[in-house]
Amino acid sequence: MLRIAVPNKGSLSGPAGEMLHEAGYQQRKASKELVLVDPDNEVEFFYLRPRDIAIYVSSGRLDIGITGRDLLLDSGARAEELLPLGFARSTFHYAAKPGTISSAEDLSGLTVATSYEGLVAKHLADKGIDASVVHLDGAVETAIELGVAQVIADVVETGTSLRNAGLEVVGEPILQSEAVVIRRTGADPDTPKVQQFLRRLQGVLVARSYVMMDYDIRAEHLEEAVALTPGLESPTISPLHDQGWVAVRSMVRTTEAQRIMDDLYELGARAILTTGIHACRL
Ligand SMILES: Nc1ncnc2c1ncn2[C@@H]1O[C@H](COP(=O)(O)OP(=O)(O)OP(=O)(O)O)[C@@H](O)[C@H]1O
Ligand SMILES: O=P(O)(O)OC[C@H]1O[C@H](OP(=O)(O)OP(=O)(O)O)[C@H](O)[C@@H]1O
Ligand SMILES: [Mg+2]
Repeated sequence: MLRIAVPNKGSLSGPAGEMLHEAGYQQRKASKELVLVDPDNEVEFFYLRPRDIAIYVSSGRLDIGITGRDLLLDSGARAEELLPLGFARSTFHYAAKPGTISSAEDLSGLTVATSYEGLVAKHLADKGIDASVVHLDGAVETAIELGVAQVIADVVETGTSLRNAGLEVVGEPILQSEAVVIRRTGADPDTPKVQQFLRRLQGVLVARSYVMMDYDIRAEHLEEAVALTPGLESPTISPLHDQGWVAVRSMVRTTEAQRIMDDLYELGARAILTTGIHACRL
């Protein structure tokens, strides 16, 4: 049985469960379930606090886990990224009252409040900045108003929380984060069960970001059309009963599909269709 750590709460939990479900795994029905065995797929899911996942995985008790890159680095655990998953995207920033600080170098002698003490302490040490760090569990934006710190370091997504607290980001981002699959540093990279798990998730990522496009085009315009829809490997070309026409089938990025359909139409393509991809293995 492959033993997998999954976030049980917070921003990572819902999207991680959805992705695993799309990849064909059973998922828990109630948010209080802590362990779920999926015998058909020979995996066991452990629903753990996102912050603890890297620690469990680094201990070797669990084979792999889903967590945030920022949480992985903050933990300092001996675990490494295998696959970025594209959700819970955020940026980690210093922030302060407007006009007080203009760069990370100005933090010297100040106090930084954060839930990511490990990450911040390392960033300050790497830059040779001598600042104090105070750990808070959450809602750190309020720490400046209440006088606990002059600066915070926190996750920023839309920036709404910072704006509402009358704060602005300071300096360059410390880190770009997203959900990632992790395993213990130095674990065997070729375990077939782990490879199969990663292929399934990669299949979900591709299915989410590509559509299948079909169209008919006169043979003399085929090369120009194929240049617009080169596909991942190479498009499938089939003859049509009507002499001089061919049918083309190719995967295109969902975000580019409408523009490509416009360009194909201009080129003389007709019966241009896109269909969603439910699942795939590349
Ligand atoms: N508003 C957000 N948008 C995108 N990602 C976020 C957001 N808030 C937190 N994250 C990401 O979620 C992970 C944090 O997990 P955590 O469970 O602490 O999330 P949370 O939503 O802050 O939960 P909690 O309710 O415990 O504060 C990190 O990887 C972080 O970058
Ligand atoms: O830029 P935004 O879109 O506003 O998102 C960022 C906010 O979201 C998270 O807070 P959360 O709701 O998890 O509360 P917490 O601070 O208590 O963790 C994070 O800690 C920021 O406060
Ligand atoms: Mg939070």
